[in-house]
Amino acid sequence: MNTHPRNAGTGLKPEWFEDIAVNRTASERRAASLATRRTVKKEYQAAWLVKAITCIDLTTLAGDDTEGRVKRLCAKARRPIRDDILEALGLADEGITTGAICVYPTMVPHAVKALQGSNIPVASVATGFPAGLTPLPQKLAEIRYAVDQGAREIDIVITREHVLTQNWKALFDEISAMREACGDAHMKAILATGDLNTLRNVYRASMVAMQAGADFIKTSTGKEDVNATIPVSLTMVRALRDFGALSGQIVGFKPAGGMKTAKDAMLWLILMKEELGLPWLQPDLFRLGASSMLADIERQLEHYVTGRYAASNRHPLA
Ligand SMILES: O=C[C@H](O)COP(=O)(O)O
Repeated sequence: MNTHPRNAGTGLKPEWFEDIAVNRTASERRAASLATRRTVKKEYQAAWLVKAITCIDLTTLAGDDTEGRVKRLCAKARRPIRDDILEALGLADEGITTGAICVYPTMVPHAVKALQGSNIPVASVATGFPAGLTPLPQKLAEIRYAVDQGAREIDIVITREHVLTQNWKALFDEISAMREACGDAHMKAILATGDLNTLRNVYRASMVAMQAGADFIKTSTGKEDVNATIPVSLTMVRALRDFGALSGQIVGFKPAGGMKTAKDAMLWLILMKEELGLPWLQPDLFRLGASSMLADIERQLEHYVTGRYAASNRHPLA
């Protein structure tokens, strides 16, 4: 996936985040202005939506997941846009796929099998997803299991208690151990920001995760009461930018959870472009974690091509 060096981490440096204040009102104002700053029309919008598809971690994380469901999802990842729409867009030969598939550890072998012959990576959640309250040795074993089964990306969850009690050393040590267990697999650190109470905590947890070597920071599991929001994402990308300036390391960003529409996708793409610039509009540095956003994007692309909206049951998956 990545074309640049991985984040090597920096060691724990509380001085980079302890005195930081995040102004919630200003973050909310900036978040609201993003939606109005840039309107992207017609062919540009279609191009941005195709870009969004290439950045989706197409996800299924349900208790009733089966090999059959994972196979269907993988087929959609290989061919996320219907052939006739793709042809009308002039993209038939571009090999458009989603950024990755994201599943539970026991579903990894099914996904690897279904994606054989493609270059679509399988991402696995691990470490007692979603609550992250299993003992550390079992969390690390779960990472190793998923990697052994062929996962090339691991989405870990942090222990929220370490953030809520400001125990940065415990948080750093935990994430560093997870990073080591990942080996060559890229690690996304899920902060579960809906559980962290303040934007200041979100900033601090982002910094610690990056200092511990996270290749991506990710907002949410999709299972918290509040998942990806723009003010939280803004706080995280600002931390990411500050970390880059202080360390020279490059880290990716993954909003996840509750994003369902093409409009959501556009909003997050605009956020990335405005805050971080074009390199963060590529799948090696940006992913949209979503189980049910692709259908609306495909529907909007069909509308662009035909001038009509299809019934949503014509785009039944994802
Ligand atoms: O990591 C991805 C999320 O779990 C997906 O959440 P969602 O089902 O709300 O799209």
